Amino acid sequence: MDLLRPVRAPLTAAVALQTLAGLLALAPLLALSSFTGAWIDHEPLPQGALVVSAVIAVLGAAVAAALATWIAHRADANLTWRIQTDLARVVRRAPLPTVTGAGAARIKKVVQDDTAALHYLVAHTLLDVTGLVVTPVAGIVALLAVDWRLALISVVPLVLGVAFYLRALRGSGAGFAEFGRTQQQIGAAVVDYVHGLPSAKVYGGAGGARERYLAAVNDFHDFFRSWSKGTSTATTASWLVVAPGLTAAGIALIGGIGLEHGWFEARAVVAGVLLGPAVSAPVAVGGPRLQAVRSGLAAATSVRDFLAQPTLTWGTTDAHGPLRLENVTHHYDGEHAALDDVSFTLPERGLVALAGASGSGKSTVAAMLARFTDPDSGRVLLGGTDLREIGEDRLYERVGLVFQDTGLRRASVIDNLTGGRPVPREQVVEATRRAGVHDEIMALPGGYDCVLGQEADLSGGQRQRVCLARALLRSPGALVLDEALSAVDPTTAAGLVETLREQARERTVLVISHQMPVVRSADLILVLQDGRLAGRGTHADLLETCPAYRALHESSETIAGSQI
Ligand SMILES: Nc1ncnc2c1ncn2[C@@H]1O[C@H](COP(=O)(O)OP(=O)(O)OP(=O)(O)O)[C@@H](O)[C@H]1O
Repeated sequence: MDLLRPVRAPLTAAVALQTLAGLLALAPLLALSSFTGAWIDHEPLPQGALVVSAVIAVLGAAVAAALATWIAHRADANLTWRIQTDLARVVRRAPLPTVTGAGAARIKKVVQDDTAALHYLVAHTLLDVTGLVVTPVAGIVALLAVDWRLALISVVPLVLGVAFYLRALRGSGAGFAEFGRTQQQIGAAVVDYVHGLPSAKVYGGAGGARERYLAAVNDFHDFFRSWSKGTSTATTASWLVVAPGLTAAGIALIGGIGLEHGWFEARAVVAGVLLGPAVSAPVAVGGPRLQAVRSGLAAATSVRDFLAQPTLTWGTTDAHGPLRLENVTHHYDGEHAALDDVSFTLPERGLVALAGASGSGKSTVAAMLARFTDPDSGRVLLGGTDLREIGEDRLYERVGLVFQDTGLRRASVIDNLTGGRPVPREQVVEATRRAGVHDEIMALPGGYDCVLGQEADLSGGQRQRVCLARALLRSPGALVLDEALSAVDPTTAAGLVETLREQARERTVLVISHQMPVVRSADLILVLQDGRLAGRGTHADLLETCPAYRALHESSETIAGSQI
């Protein structure tokens, strides 16, 4: 497996050391067996050297096991660092739609769950499994050297334990799948229930969410009861037959009978009683370890697939000039076109509005202009240069973006505004004044040094205006605002539209908005309908020529009328 290749050598060394530890750990049992055998047979007791060797072997086993653990943990630390670094690189360079929204759940799984499963595999499970294999094999070999029949007897609990375990596992694939399904069902139902709590408090009831949550819990309870009922007998039997005390007692009983009939020597029976339990006892913990191996290997595949996904590569050139979409088609799901052969050029100056019903593709246009993802076909150009050829930093110096979901960090206001760059305070204040948020920042504890989310928090509208100030500060050639004033009150929004008009004297300002007063005030309006460009022109032109725009206008009038 490619992912584990860099740590294969240290892991091989760790497994070798763990094998040595497993072998050395049997030395005291062998020494004890030798002493007892000699004592029973009235032979001279073994020399003290045997005791010393056994003690040295025990110490050696401890040192070898400690070394193996240290090497495996070091390998794990290196591997985790490498994987996390690669994951950060891929997440940073992946097309945004694959890592936000539904994609975020996959990232959480890969970054958190899969790397944790890999950690257990590399740092713990591999050595545990080595011990589980080495001890029984060494025990059987040692017993074979003493008496092959006792070796065979000691294998019986092992075989029975494995057989019962396999029986418990029979059909477990479906069981584990159902376990996962019912757990996910509970997760989804509890999230739905908790999200609905505020409206449940106000309006009463929870729209059936509480019932769905309880039904999911009961569903899991019923499934788990019947699953565990079907497997518990076999699982308990598999643990019972390999219990060390039971194995030792069984071998002692058969050995005793054999002694009477002269089948075995007394020292062989002693060896069987001492070593037999070591042969079968590991079965009791073998199942969970094998499960951990399976999860670890599945996690490695999942991480490898994630790292292999295509990422955006950036060019190195710079470009100036108008932004243009040229025959852009884009699908998120491979079937439904979010944008379908869309072409337009934004003027280098002026306020442009992008209008359209929900789902018509407006945010996808913003994502294209910001190069959050590349089109399936067609090109996005800045001054005639494909965005794929432009350096990443260069592009974001030329194109500024403000979103509805602001993405402010848990940092001071000033750091959020400047991204940590040294920017003269006057420039910052000028930008925040233009965005109409300076006074509110000054009212925060610590003003511009106030750490957001820690010392104070901003309202949705204030956050959006801080983001607008952040974009204004960069003074880009084009400014794209995607529902960026949605949380701002109407009076402030009207003031901000004036600011945007002012900005539009020097640059393109593209406003994506559902608010018709904002759209109407634009110099140029582009209308999207089902991913296609349905019209372009001024408000008056479009009312005449574009049915999709007329429908938007009429529905906004109806809503305004119903609010009076
Ligand atoms: N990350 C995504 N994964 C899958 N489909 C998506 C994703 N983002 C958008 N879509 C789909 O693409 C189409 C266009 O979506 P887009 O967000 O661009 O529309 P919009 O006009 O901005 O909508 P709204 O006004 O509601 O924000 C819709 O059908 C939407 O469901």
